[in-house]
Amino acid sequence: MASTSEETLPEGWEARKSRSTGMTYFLNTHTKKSQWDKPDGPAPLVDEDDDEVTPSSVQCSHLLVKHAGSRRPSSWREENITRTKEEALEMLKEFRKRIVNKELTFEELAKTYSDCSSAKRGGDLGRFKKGQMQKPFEDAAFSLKVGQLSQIVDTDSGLHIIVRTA
Ligand SMILES: O=C(O)CN(Cc1ccccc1)C(=O)c1nc(-c2ccccc2)[nH]c1C(=O)O
Repeated sequence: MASTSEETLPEGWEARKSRSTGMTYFLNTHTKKSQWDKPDGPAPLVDEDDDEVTPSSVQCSHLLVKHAGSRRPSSWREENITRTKEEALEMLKEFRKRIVNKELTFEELAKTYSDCSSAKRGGDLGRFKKGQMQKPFEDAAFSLKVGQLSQIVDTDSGLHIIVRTA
């Protein structure tokens, strides 16, 4: 007997759970590519993005929310950051929702709430190549199309949302 989640998924898809955020994502069992959005049709046998080359560098902005487990739990906003990782996750989920709903811009939220020194630039990090950022951050940044907003990313610095700007 298939589980409920499998019954509601079209052919070729599997529901998986993100280790860092506990959020559900969907794996195309044919192309091994994963996506956050629930599929509404059978999994493609080939990946139409295959011909998109990976850029040598990207420009991104990010909003970092640090927590008590961050490698350096301190920032321009707060000398001693004591919030839990769960509280940081809930904050970022709310920020992401407001950006998606266009209630506030990424830049406005990053300027006010990001625990990174880039907050003063609306979160802008400039261009960077592979090998310069923490791996989870790099993987997320290089998987984004220009203008796309990441899901929540977990690094030693804290939790982030990232937007690719160029
Ligand atoms: O992780 C650490 O031990 C300390 N860091 C690294 C750091 C500290 C100052 C400036 C840039 C990076 C941070 O916590 C940190 N990481 C970032 C960061 C992480 C990923 C991508 C971009 C920036 N920003 C900060 C910051 O304070 O401003």
